[in-house]
Amino acid sequence: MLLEEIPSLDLNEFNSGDPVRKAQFVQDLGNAFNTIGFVAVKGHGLSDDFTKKLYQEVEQFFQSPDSLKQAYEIPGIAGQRGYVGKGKETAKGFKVPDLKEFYHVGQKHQEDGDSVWSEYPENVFPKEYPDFEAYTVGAYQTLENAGKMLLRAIALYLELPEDYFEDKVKNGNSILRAIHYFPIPNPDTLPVGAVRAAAHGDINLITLLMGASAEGLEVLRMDGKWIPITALPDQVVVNVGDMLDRLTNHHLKSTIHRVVNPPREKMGTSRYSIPFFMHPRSEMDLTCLESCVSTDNPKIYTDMSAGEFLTERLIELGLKK
Ligand SMILES: O=C(O)CCC(=O)C(=O)O
Ligand SMILES: [Fe+2]
Repeated sequence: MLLEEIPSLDLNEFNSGDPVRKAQFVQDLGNAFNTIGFVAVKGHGLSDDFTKKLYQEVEQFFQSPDSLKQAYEIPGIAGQRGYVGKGKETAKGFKVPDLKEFYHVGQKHQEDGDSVWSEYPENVFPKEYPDFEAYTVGAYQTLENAGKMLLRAIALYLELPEDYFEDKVKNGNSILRAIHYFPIPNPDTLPVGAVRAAAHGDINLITLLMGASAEGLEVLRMDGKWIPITALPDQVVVNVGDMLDRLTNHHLKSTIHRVVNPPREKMGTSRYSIPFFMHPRSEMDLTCLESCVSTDNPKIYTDMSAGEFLTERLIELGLKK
C-alpha cells in the first residue's frame, strides 16, 4: 500500500489502560514502520508553551554572532556535544556539506555509578543564554520518555517482551540536535547540489522530530516518489533509524529523507527543527533478531554493536577522523 501522507497516531492510546486501544496503537505503529517508516505522533508530553520557549532559546543562540557560537565548538569529540558550525556535516555518499549549523545536547551525567558516563562527553551550554540548558535538557528528557514508550510498542509489535529495549536504552547515547538552516541571501553563490539536508537515513534506533511543521522535509516512498511531510504543530514526527532497521533485518524500515531548499524568494529565511536521535548504549548488539531472518528473508547485515556502527557513520559524515 502506498500512502500519500504519513499516518497520525496518539501516544495516549498506548497508555490508555485499555488493552484493545493499546494493541491497535502497536499494530498501527508497526504497520507504518514496516511500510513508509514514518508516523506523526501526538501525546508526546511537550506542551505548546514549552515548545515555543525552547524554540525562542534556540533561535536566540543561532542569531548570535559566529564568534559567540564558535566558543561552544569543542574539538576532538566528533561534534557530539555543543555547537557544530556551517559546512561541517556532509550526508553519507555526498560531496557538498549540508546548509545547516546545529547544537548537540546529550545525556545529563548522573552520580549512579553507571560506567557509561566515562564514554560520554559532558554537555556544554551557552552562558549568554541562561535558560538554554533548562529548555534543551527538558525537551531531551520528555522526548526520551516518549521514545521509551514507542520502543515498548515496537517491542510488542516484534513479539518481544514489552521491556526488551529498556536496559538497552537506559542512560543511552541519545542526542538532541537543535538545527538552524541558515538564510542564503545570494543563492547564485551556492555550490552545485548544496541543500539544507541531503538525502539520508538516520543512524539511531528511532528519531523524534519536533518542528516538521515547517515545510521542507520530504520522505522517499518505496516507489521512488518524494512525499512532503506535513505534521501539525502538536505532533512530533517519528521514524525508524538504521540501527532498528539492522536489528529487524529491514522489517522495520529506515526511510531515506531530506530537507529541500525553499523556493528562491524564501531563500533569505531561516528554518529551525529539533530532532531527538534515540540511541542505545554503545554495547547494544545490533545482530538481526532471529525472528526477522528466514530462508525467504536472509540476513542482510553484518553483526555489529551500536558503538561500532556509530563510529563508522560519524567517519562517513565527516565528523570523526
Ligand atoms: O530538519 C528536519 O526536518 C529533518 C532533520 C533530519 O532529518 C536530521 O537531522 O536527521
Ligand atoms: Fe534525518
